[in-house]
Amino acid sequence: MIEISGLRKTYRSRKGSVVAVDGVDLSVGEGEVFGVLGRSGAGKSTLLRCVNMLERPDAGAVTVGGLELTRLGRRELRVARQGIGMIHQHFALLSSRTVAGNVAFALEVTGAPRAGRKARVAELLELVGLADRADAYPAQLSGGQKQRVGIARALAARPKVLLSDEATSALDPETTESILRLLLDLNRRLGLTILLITHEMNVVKRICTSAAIMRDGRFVESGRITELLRRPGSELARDLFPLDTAAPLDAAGVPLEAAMQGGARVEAGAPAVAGAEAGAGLQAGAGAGAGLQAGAEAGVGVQAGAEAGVGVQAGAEAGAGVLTSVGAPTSLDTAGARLPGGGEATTIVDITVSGPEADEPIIADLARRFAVDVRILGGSVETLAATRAGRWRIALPGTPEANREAVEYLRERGVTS
Ligand SMILES: Nc1ncnc2c1ncn2[C@@H]1O[C@H](COP(=O)(O)OP(=O)(O)OP(=O)(O)O)[C@@H](O)[C@H]1O
Repeated sequence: MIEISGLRKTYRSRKGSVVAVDGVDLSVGEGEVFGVLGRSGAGKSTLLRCVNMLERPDAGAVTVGGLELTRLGRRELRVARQGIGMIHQHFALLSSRTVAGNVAFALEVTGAPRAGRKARVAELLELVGLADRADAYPAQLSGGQKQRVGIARALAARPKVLLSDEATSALDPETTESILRLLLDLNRRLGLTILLITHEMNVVKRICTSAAIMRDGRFVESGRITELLRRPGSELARDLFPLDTAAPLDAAGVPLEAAMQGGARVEAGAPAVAGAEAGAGLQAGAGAGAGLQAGAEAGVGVQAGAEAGVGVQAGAEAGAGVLTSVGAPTSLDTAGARLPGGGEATTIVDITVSGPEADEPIIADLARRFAVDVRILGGSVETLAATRAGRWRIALPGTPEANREAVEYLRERGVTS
Protein backbone atom coordinates (compact mmCIF):
# COMPACT_ATOMS: atom_id res chain seq x y z
CA MET A 1 0.00 0.00 0.00
CA ILE A 2 2.93 2.33 0.76
CA GLU A 3 6.19 1.87 -1.13
CA ILE A 4 9.14 4.14 -0.53
CA SER A 5 12.56 3.78 -2.11
CA GLY A 6 15.74 5.77 -1.74
CA LEU A 7 14.00 8.64 0.07
CA ARG A 8 16.20 11.61 0.95
CA LYS A 9 15.33 14.98 2.40
CA THR A 10 17.80 17.71 3.32
CA TYR A 11 16.82 20.97 5.00
CA ARG A 12 18.95 23.88 3.88
CA SER A 13 19.29 27.18 5.66
CA ARG A 14 21.86 29.95 5.95
CA LYS A 15 23.33 28.13 8.93
CA GLY A 16 23.99 24.99 6.92
CA SER A 17 22.15 21.88 5.90
CA VAL A 18 20.62 18.98 7.82
CA VAL A 19 20.05 15.60 6.21
CA ALA A 20 16.79 14.60 7.89
CA VAL A 21 16.04 11.47 5.83
CA ASP A 22 19.03 9.72 4.37
CA GLY A 23 18.04 6.98 1.95
CA VAL A 24 15.02 5.20 3.43
CA ASP A 25 13.33 2.19 1.80
CA LEU A 26 10.00 1.16 3.23
CA SER A 27 7.18 -1.16 2.26
CA VAL A 28 3.89 -1.22 4.14
CA GLY A 29 1.40 -3.85 3.02
CA GLU A 30 -2.35 -3.27 2.85
CA GLY A 31 -3.93 -3.52 6.31
CA GLU A 32 -0.58 -3.43 8.08
CA VAL A 33 0.22 -1.27 11.10
CA PHE A 34 3.82 -0.15 10.67
CA GLY A 35 5.61 1.72 13.44
CA VAL A 36 8.74 3.84 13.00
CA LEU A 37 10.55 4.18 16.31
CA GLY A 38 13.25 6.69 16.98
CA ARG A 39 14.55 9.39 19.26
CA SER A 40 13.93 13.08 18.78
CA GLY A 41 15.66 14.35 15.65
CA ALA A 42 15.94 10.91 14.03
CA GLY A 43 13.94 12.12 11.02
CA LYS A 44 10.61 10.41 11.74
CA SER A 45 8.35 13.44 11.20
CA THR A 46 10.14 14.37 8.01
CA LEU A 47 9.73 10.82 6.71
CA LEU A 48 6.02 10.85 7.53
CA ARG A 49 5.51 14.26 5.93
CA CYS A 50 7.22 13.01 2.79
CA VAL A 51 4.65 10.21 2.51
CA ASN A 52 1.84 12.68 1.84
CA MET A 53 4.19 15.20 0.26
CA LEU A 54 3.77 17.86 2.90
CA GLU A 55 7.54 17.82 2.42
CA ARG A 56 8.90 17.30 -1.06
CA PRO A 57 11.77 14.81 -0.92
CA ASP A 58 15.01 15.65 -2.71
CA ALA A 59 15.32 12.13 -4.06
CA GLY A 60 13.50 8.82 -4.06
CA ALA A 61 10.01 7.62 -4.91
CA VAL A 62 6.85 7.51 -2.78
CA THR A 63 3.97 5.36 -4.03
CA VAL A 64 0.70 5.13 -2.12
CA GLY A 65 -2.08 2.82 -3.32
CA GLY A 66 -0.28 2.32 -6.63
CA LEU A 67 0.03 6.06 -7.33
CA GLU A 68 3.54 7.50 -7.45
CA LEU A 69 3.08 10.74 -5.54
CA THR A 70 6.58 11.99 -6.27
CA ARG A 71 5.59 12.32 -9.93
CA LEU A 72 2.38 14.25 -9.39
CA GLY A 73 1.76 17.95 -9.91
CA ARG A 74 0.15 20.15 -7.28
CA ARG A 75 -3.46 19.67 -8.37
CA GLU A 76 -3.21 15.88 -8.76
CA LEU A 77 -1.49 15.72 -5.42
CA ARG A 78 -4.36 17.53 -3.73
CA VAL A 79 -6.75 14.81 -4.92
CA ALA A 80 -4.35 11.99 -4.05
CA ARG A 81 -3.93 13.34 -0.52
CA GLN A 82 -7.61 12.65 0.16
CA GLY A 83 -6.71 8.97 0.23
CA ILE A 84 -4.24 9.61 3.06
CA GLY A 85 -5.51 10.74 6.47
CA MET A 86 -3.21 12.20 9.09
CA ILE A 87 -3.39 12.66 12.85
CA HIS A 88 -1.08 14.79 14.97
CA GLN A 89 0.38 14.86 18.45
CA HIS A 90 -1.31 18.16 19.32
CA PHE A 91 -4.57 17.37 17.49
CA ALA A 92 -4.59 20.56 15.36
CA LEU A 93 -8.33 21.26 15.88
CA LEU A 94 -10.14 24.49 15.05
CA SER A 95 -10.93 26.02 18.44
CA SER A 96 -13.79 28.13 17.08
CA ARG A 97 -15.68 25.12 15.73
CA THR A 98 -17.53 22.40 17.61
CA VAL A 99 -16.58 18.75 17.41
CA ALA A 100 -19.11 18.26 14.60
CA GLY A 101 -17.89 21.47 12.96
CA ASN A 102 -14.29 20.26 12.96
CA VAL A 103 -15.24 17.01 11.27
CA ALA A 104 -17.55 18.81 8.83
CA PHE A 105 -14.66 21.11 7.93
CA ALA A 106 -12.70 18.14 6.60
CA LEU A 107 -15.68 17.23 4.39
CA GLU A 108 -15.96 20.83 3.16
CA VAL A 109 -12.29 20.85 2.19
CA THR A 110 -12.66 17.67 0.14
CA GLY A 111 -15.70 19.11 -1.61
CA ALA A 112 -18.15 16.50 -0.33
CA PRO A 113 -21.76 17.36 -1.30
CA ARG A 114 -23.47 19.48 1.36
CA ALA A 115 -26.51 17.16 1.50
CA GLY A 116 -24.71 14.14 2.89
CA ARG A 117 -22.33 15.94 5.23
CA LYS A 118 -24.44 15.91 8.37
CA ALA A 119 -25.07 12.19 8.19
CA ARG A 120 -21.41 11.49 7.45
CA VAL A 121 -20.30 13.60 10.43
CA ALA A 122 -22.69 11.65 12.70
CA GLU A 123 -21.35 8.38 11.29
CA LEU A 124 -17.73 9.42 11.89
CA LEU A 125 -18.41 10.57 15.45
CA GLU A 126 -20.15 7.28 16.14
CA LEU A 127 -17.13 5.45 14.73
CA VAL A 128 -14.74 7.15 17.18
CA GLY A 129 -17.11 7.02 20.16
CA LEU A 130 -17.90 10.74 20.34
CA ALA A 131 -21.55 10.84 19.22
CA ASP A 132 -22.57 12.49 22.49
CA ARG A 133 -20.00 15.33 22.24
CA ALA A 134 -20.92 16.67 18.79
CA ASP A 135 -21.74 20.14 20.11
CA ALA A 136 -18.79 20.54 22.46
CA TYR A 137 -15.86 22.85 21.65
CA PRO A 138 -12.28 21.54 21.70
CA ALA A 139 -11.54 23.47 24.90
CA GLN A 140 -14.22 21.41 26.65
CA LEU A 141 -12.66 18.07 25.68
CA SER A 142 -10.03 15.84 27.27
CA GLY A 143 -6.86 15.04 25.33
CA GLY A 144 -8.20 11.63 24.37
CA GLN A 145 -11.46 13.11 23.11
CA LYS A 146 -9.55 15.71 21.09
CA GLN A 147 -7.56 12.95 19.45
CA ARG A 148 -10.79 11.11 18.64
CA VAL A 149 -11.98 14.24 16.83
CA GLY A 150 -8.63 14.28 15.01
CA ILE A 151 -9.14 10.67 13.97
CA ALA A 152 -12.75 11.29 12.81
CA ARG A 153 -11.55 14.25 10.77
CA ALA A 154 -8.68 12.23 9.25
CA LEU A 155 -11.13 9.53 8.15
CA ALA A 156 -13.67 11.93 6.61
CA ALA A 157 -12.66 11.25 3.01
CA ARG A 158 -12.58 7.47 3.58
CA PRO A 159 -8.80 7.14 3.18
CA LYS A 160 -7.16 3.74 2.87
CA VAL A 161 -4.05 5.01 4.65
CA LEU A 162 -3.68 6.79 7.99
CA LEU A 163 -0.46 8.54 8.99
CA SER A 164 -0.03 9.03 12.71
CA ASP A 165 2.49 11.60 13.95
CA GLU A 166 3.09 10.77 17.64
CA ALA A 167 -0.69 10.61 18.13
CA THR A 168 -0.46 9.43 21.74
CA SER A 169 2.63 11.30 22.94
CA ALA A 170 0.62 14.01 24.68
CA LEU A 171 -1.71 11.53 26.41
CA ASP A 172 -1.57 9.71 29.75
CA PRO A 173 -1.08 5.92 29.69
CA GLU A 174 -4.76 5.07 30.13
CA THR A 175 -5.90 7.44 27.37
CA THR A 176 -3.04 6.23 25.17
CA GLU A 177 -4.35 2.70 25.60
CA SER A 178 -7.88 3.70 24.58
CA ILE A 179 -6.62 5.55 21.47
CA LEU A 180 -4.41 2.61 20.49
CA ARG A 181 -7.40 0.30 20.90
CA LEU A 182 -9.43 2.59 18.64
CA LEU A 183 -6.69 2.63 15.99
CA LEU A 184 -6.44 -1.15 16.07
CA ASP A 185 -10.22 -1.42 15.82
CA LEU A 186 -10.27 0.92 12.80
CA ASN A 187 -7.42 -1.02 11.23
CA ARG A 188 -9.40 -4.24 11.52
CA ARG A 189 -12.88 -2.93 10.74
CA LEU A 190 -11.98 -0.64 7.84
CA GLY A 191 -8.88 -2.48 6.61
CA LEU A 192 -7.03 0.78 7.25
CA THR A 193 -3.29 0.75 6.62
CA ILE A 194 -1.51 2.69 9.36
CA LEU A 195 1.98 4.17 9.28
CA LEU A 196 2.85 5.70 12.63
CA ILE A 197 5.86 7.35 14.12
CA THR A 198 6.55 7.17 17.82
CA HIS A 199 9.27 7.20 20.43
CA GLU A 200 7.26 4.83 22.64
CA MET A 201 8.05 1.13 22.50
CA ASN A 202 4.66 0.42 24.07
CA VAL A 203 2.90 1.76 20.98
CA VAL A 204 4.80 -0.67 18.78
CA LYS A 205 4.15 -3.49 21.19
CA ARG A 206 0.42 -2.84 21.35
CA ILE A 207 -0.57 -2.33 17.74
CA CYS A 208 2.21 -2.73 15.20
CA THR A 209 2.61 -5.74 12.95
CA SER A 210 5.88 -4.37 11.54
CA ALA A 211 8.36 -1.81 12.74
CA ALA A 212 11.58 0.01 11.96
CA ILE A 213 14.12 1.76 14.15
CA MET A 214 15.24 5.09 12.70
CA ARG A 215 18.48 6.81 13.62
CA ASP A 216 20.20 9.74 11.92
CA GLY A 217 17.78 9.65 9.01
CA ARG A 218 18.21 5.94 8.32
CA PHE A 219 16.49 2.69 9.18
CA VAL A 220 18.89 0.63 11.24
CA GLU A 221 16.45 -2.26 11.49
CA SER A 222 13.13 -3.02 9.86
CA GLY A 223 10.73 -5.92 9.40
CA ARG A 224 7.75 -7.83 10.69
CA ILE A 225 7.77 -7.99 14.48
CA THR A 226 7.60 -11.78 14.50
CA GLU A 227 10.64 -11.93 12.21
CA LEU A 228 12.57 -9.35 14.20
CA LEU A 229 12.04 -11.35 17.38
CA ARG A 230 13.95 -14.21 15.80
CA ARG A 231 16.64 -12.06 14.19
CA PRO A 232 19.97 -12.47 16.00
CA GLY A 233 21.07 -9.22 17.60
CA SER A 234 17.77 -7.41 16.94
CA GLU A 235 17.55 -4.18 18.96
CA LEU A 236 13.80 -4.22 18.76
CA ALA A 237 13.57 -7.77 20.05
CA ARG A 238 15.86 -6.86 22.92
CA ASP A 239 13.78 -3.81 23.83
CA LEU A 240 10.46 -5.59 23.46
CA PHE A 241 11.60 -8.61 25.45
CA PRO A 242 14.48 -7.73 27.74
CA LEU A 243 16.16 -10.92 28.87
CA ASP A 244 18.23 -10.87 32.01
CA THR A 245 21.58 -10.92 30.28
CA ALA A 246 23.62 -10.49 33.45
CA ALA A 247 22.25 -13.60 35.07
CA PRO A 248 24.06 -16.31 33.13
CA LEU A 249 27.50 -15.01 33.90
CA ASP A 250 27.10 -13.55 37.35
CA ALA A 251 29.24 -16.26 38.85
CA ALA A 252 31.97 -15.58 36.33
CA GLY A 253 31.68 -11.89 37.08
CA VAL A 254 31.02 -10.69 33.57
CA PRO A 255 27.68 -10.02 31.93
CA LEU A 256 27.17 -11.94 28.72
CA GLU A 257 26.49 -8.87 26.59
CA ALA A 258 29.40 -6.87 27.98
CA ALA A 259 31.75 -9.69 27.22
CA MET A 260 30.34 -10.20 23.76
CA GLN A 261 30.23 -6.58 22.74
CA GLY A 262 33.51 -5.68 24.38
CA GLY A 263 35.55 -6.85 21.46
CA ALA A 264 36.20 -10.20 23.02
CA ARG A 265 34.80 -11.95 20.02
CA VAL A 266 37.00 -13.99 17.74
CA GLU A 267 35.91 -14.65 14.19
CA ALA A 268 34.66 -18.08 13.28
CA GLY A 269 37.36 -20.29 11.91
CA ALA A 270 39.46 -20.51 15.05
CA PRO A 271 39.70 -23.97 16.58
CA ALA A 272 36.59 -25.16 18.33
CA VAL A 273 36.82 -25.48 22.04
CA ALA A 274 34.19 -26.52 24.46
CA GLY A 275 33.70 -26.83 28.14
CA ALA A 276 36.58 -28.46 29.92
CA GLU A 277 39.00 -27.94 27.04
CA ALA A 278 39.44 -24.38 28.16
CA GLY A 279 43.18 -24.48 27.66
CA ALA A 280 42.75 -24.86 23.93
CA GLY A 281 40.40 -21.93 24.01
CA LEU A 282 43.07 -19.77 25.55
CA GLN A 283 45.42 -20.69 22.77
CA ALA A 284 42.93 -19.94 20.08
CA GLY A 285 42.20 -16.62 21.67
CA ALA A 286 45.87 -15.82 22.08
CA GLY A 287 46.27 -16.24 18.37
CA ALA A 288 43.49 -13.74 17.86
CA GLY A 289 45.18 -11.04 19.92
CA ALA A 290 42.37 -8.59 20.42
CA GLY A 291 40.11 -11.34 21.66
CA LEU A 292 42.56 -12.31 24.34
CA GLN A 293 43.15 -8.76 25.50
CA ALA A 294 39.56 -7.71 25.64
CA GLY A 295 38.65 -10.88 27.42
CA ALA A 296 41.49 -10.62 29.88
CA GLU A 297 40.56 -7.04 30.76
CA ALA A 298 37.02 -8.11 31.33
CA GLY A 299 38.29 -10.78 33.67
CA VAL A 300 36.87 -13.51 31.53
CA GLY A 301 39.63 -14.39 29.20
CA VAL A 302 39.49 -15.69 25.70
CA GLN A 303 36.76 -16.30 23.20
CA ALA A 304 37.27 -18.49 20.20
CA GLY A 305 34.93 -19.14 17.30
CA ALA A 306 34.42 -22.66 16.08
CA GLU A 307 34.12 -23.77 12.51
CA ALA A 308 30.44 -24.43 12.98
CA GLY A 309 29.86 -20.96 14.38
CA VAL A 310 30.37 -22.13 17.93
CA GLY A 311 32.05 -19.48 19.99
CA VAL A 312 33.88 -20.29 23.19
CA GLN A 313 34.85 -17.99 25.95
CA ALA A 314 37.27 -19.41 28.42
CA GLY A 315 38.45 -18.10 31.76
CA ALA A 316 41.96 -16.76 31.62
CA GLU A 317 42.12 -16.45 35.34
CA ALA A 318 41.51 -19.37 37.60
CA GLY A 319 37.86 -19.91 38.24
CA ALA A 320 36.66 -17.25 35.82
CA GLY A 321 34.58 -19.78 33.94
CA VAL A 322 33.74 -20.70 30.40
CA LEU A 323 31.04 -19.47 28.12
CA THR A 324 30.33 -21.24 24.90
CA SER A 325 28.10 -19.54 22.38
CA VAL A 326 26.27 -21.44 19.71
CA GLY A 327 25.04 -19.33 16.83
CA ALA A 328 25.83 -15.68 16.28
CA PRO A 329 28.02 -14.71 19.23
CA THR A 330 26.75 -11.13 19.47
CA SER A 331 23.10 -12.04 19.52
CA LEU A 332 20.83 -13.18 22.24
CA ASP A 333 20.13 -16.29 20.24
CA THR A 334 22.96 -18.13 21.76
CA ALA A 335 23.57 -21.25 23.67
CA GLY A 336 26.39 -21.08 26.14
CA ALA A 337 28.32 -23.20 28.58
CA ARG A 338 29.80 -21.96 31.80
CA LEU A 339 32.10 -23.62 34.27
CA PRO A 340 31.70 -21.53 37.42
CA GLY A 341 34.91 -21.90 39.33
CA GLY A 342 35.84 -24.88 37.23
CA GLY A 343 32.63 -26.60 38.30
CA GLU A 344 29.68 -27.87 36.35
CA ALA A 345 29.13 -26.64 32.79
CA THR A 346 25.85 -25.04 31.79
CA THR A 347 24.41 -24.63 28.30
CA ILE A 348 22.48 -21.42 27.83
CA VAL A 349 19.83 -21.25 25.11
CA ASP A 350 17.56 -18.41 24.04
CA ILE A 351 14.13 -19.41 22.81
CA THR A 352 11.77 -17.25 20.75
CA VAL A 353 8.23 -18.32 19.92
CA SER A 354 5.30 -16.56 18.30
CA GLY A 355 1.76 -17.40 17.28
CA PRO A 356 0.03 -20.49 18.67
CA GLU A 357 3.41 -21.92 19.65
CA ALA A 358 3.73 -19.25 22.35
CA ASP A 359 1.15 -21.15 24.36
CA GLU A 360 2.72 -24.56 23.91
CA PRO A 361 4.66 -26.14 26.77
CA ILE A 362 7.97 -26.09 24.90
CA ILE A 363 10.17 -25.95 27.97
CA ALA A 364 8.26 -28.69 29.82
CA ASP A 365 8.37 -30.76 26.65
CA LEU A 366 12.13 -30.29 26.39
CA ALA A 367 12.62 -31.27 30.03
CA ARG A 368 10.55 -34.42 29.61
CA ARG A 369 11.95 -35.52 26.29
CA PHE A 370 15.61 -35.17 27.26
CA ALA A 371 15.23 -35.79 31.00
CA VAL A 372 17.00 -32.52 31.67
CA ASP A 373 16.58 -30.05 34.54
CA VAL A 374 15.79 -26.80 32.76
CA ARG A 375 16.34 -23.55 34.63
CA ILE A 376 14.61 -20.42 33.32
CA LEU A 377 16.99 -17.47 33.63
CA GLY A 378 14.70 -14.79 32.21
CA GLY A 379 11.99 -13.99 29.71
CA SER A 380 8.29 -13.37 29.28
CA VAL A 381 5.22 -13.93 27.12
CA GLU A 382 3.56 -10.87 25.64
CA THR A 383 0.52 -10.22 23.53
CA LEU A 384 1.70 -8.13 20.61
CA ALA A 385 -0.70 -6.51 18.13
CA ALA A 386 -1.27 -9.47 15.93
CA THR A 387 0.12 -12.33 17.88
CA ARG A 388 1.27 -13.84 21.14
CA ALA A 389 5.02 -14.08 21.48
CA GLY A 390 7.49 -15.23 24.07
CA ARG A 391 11.22 -15.18 24.68
CA TRP A 392 13.10 -17.08 27.34
CA ARG A 393 16.69 -17.69 28.26
CA ILE A 394 17.11 -21.16 29.71
CA ALA A 395 20.03 -23.06 31.22
CA LEU A 396 20.63 -26.76 30.73
CA PRO A 397 23.16 -28.59 32.90
CA GLY A 398 26.21 -29.79 30.92
CA THR A 399 28.25 -28.63 27.98
CA PRO A 400 26.77 -27.78 24.57
CA GLU A 401 28.24 -31.07 23.37
CA ALA A 402 26.30 -32.95 26.02
CA ASN A 403 23.16 -30.99 25.13
CA ARG A 404 23.60 -31.18 21.39
CA GLU A 405 20.44 -33.23 20.83
CA ALA A 406 18.29 -31.00 23.01
CA VAL A 407 19.52 -27.84 21.24
CA GLU A 408 19.06 -29.51 17.86
CA TYR A 409 15.50 -30.40 18.83
CA LEU A 410 14.80 -26.72 19.64
CA ARG A 411 16.37 -25.67 16.34
CA GLU A 412 14.22 -28.12 14.43
CA ARG A 413 11.15 -26.68 16.11
CA GLY A 414 12.40 -23.31 14.89
CA VAL A 415 12.46 -21.72 18.32
CA THR A 416 16.20 -21.13 18.55
CA SER A 417 18.82 -20.31 15.97
N1 LIG B 1 11.81 22.70 8.70
C1 LIG B 1 13.04 22.34 9.08
N2 LIG B 1 14.11 23.11 8.80
C2 LIG B 1 15.35 22.74 9.14
N3 LIG B 1 15.64 21.60 9.80
C3 LIG B 1 14.62 20.78 10.13
C4 LIG B 1 13.27 21.11 9.79
N4 LIG B 1 12.46 20.11 10.25
C5 LIG B 1 13.28 19.21 10.84
N5 LIG B 1 14.57 19.60 10.78
C6 LIG B 1 15.73 18.86 11.28
O1 LIG B 1 15.74 17.59 10.66
C7 LIG B 1 16.12 16.58 11.59
C8 LIG B 1 15.00 15.57 11.68
O2 LIG B 1 13.86 16.20 12.27
P1 LIG B 1 12.47 15.45 12.45
O3 LIG B 1 11.52 16.43 13.08
O4 LIG B 1 12.08 14.83 11.18
O5 LIG B 1 12.87 14.32 13.50
P2 LIG B 1 11.93 13.50 14.49
O6 LIG B 1 12.54 12.15 14.62
O7 LIG B 1 10.54 13.57 14.03
O8 LIG B 1 12.10 14.28 15.85
P3 LIG B 1 10.94 14.82 16.83
O9 LIG B 1 10.33 13.61 17.43
O10 LIG B 1 11.69 15.67 17.81
O11 LIG B 1 10.00 15.61 15.96
C9 LIG B 1 16.43 17.30 12.89
O12 LIG B 1 17.79 17.52 12.97
C10 LIG B 1 15.67 18.61 12.77
O13 LIG B 1 16.29 19.61 13.51
